[in-house]
Amino acid sequence: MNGPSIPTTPTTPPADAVLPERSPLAPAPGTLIGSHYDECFGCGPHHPQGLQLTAVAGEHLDVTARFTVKPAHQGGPGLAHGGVLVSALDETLGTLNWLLGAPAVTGRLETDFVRPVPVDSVLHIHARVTGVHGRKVYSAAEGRIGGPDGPVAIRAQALFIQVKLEHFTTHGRPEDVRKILDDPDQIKRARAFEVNP
Ligand SMILES: CCCCCCCCCCCCCC(=O)SCCNC(=O)CCNC(=O)[C@H](O)C(C)(C)COP(=O)(O)OP(=O)(O)OC[C@H]1O[C@@H](n2cnc3c(N)ncnc32)[C@H](O)[C@@H]1OP(=O)(O)O
Repeated sequence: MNGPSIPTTPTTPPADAVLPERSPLAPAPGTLIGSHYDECFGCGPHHPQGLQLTAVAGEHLDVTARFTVKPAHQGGPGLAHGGVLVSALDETLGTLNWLLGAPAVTGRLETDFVRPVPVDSVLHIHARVTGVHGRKVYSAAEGRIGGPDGPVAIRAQALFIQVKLEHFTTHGRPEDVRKILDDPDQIKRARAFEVNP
């Protein structure tokens, strides 16, 4: 009798997925991709307990990002909480959608924790789009410690689903949505709703 079959993971792009060109709106390679929303736990620069993650656009459909693990991010003593590391990869993978020029939210995120990450470490993350199929964006990321070429500490594969602006205005807490819609800074307004804060 054969053993149990191993299902193809839903984060693996199907054979007819494509790798599109970068969007004309994509930030130039080497450019810092700014925070999409000041209050974002992942990238908001003033969020006191947030990750304050910074990401830079790559040459292709890829980004690099850095996240410094702070004492507020501990799980075990002196070690990063696994869920916080997942958040850092989720945020970086989400940033890939700037390169495609279409808002998207995480549908599925699969993670392998390969080695523990001490507080004060810098997690060097590289993420890339692995395929696009209709509204589905497939991507993968890895986070290394000790430098951009250091050992891999965490890996992830994800499936993002492209959504319309209404996704955010319909589901967000009304006072937060209103605050952004009333912000006179149009750029801030547009960016906040391009992703799910
Ligand atoms: C301009 C760009 C800006 C970018 C800025 C980046 C900044 C970075 C910030 C990032 C911050 C970090 C990012 C965050 O943290 S985003 C926050 C976390 N994510 C969410 O809150 C999303 C919650 N979920 C939903 O809203 C809906 O379920 C969505 C919108 C995802 C789909 O509901 P919708 O009604 O719209 O679509 P559908 O149900 O017809 O599905 C469509 C297709 O997708 C397939 N499917 C769906 N779900 C899954 C699943 N779980 N596994 C496998 N497959 C799944 C489904 O089978 C179907 O396939 P097919 O039948 O077509 O083959």
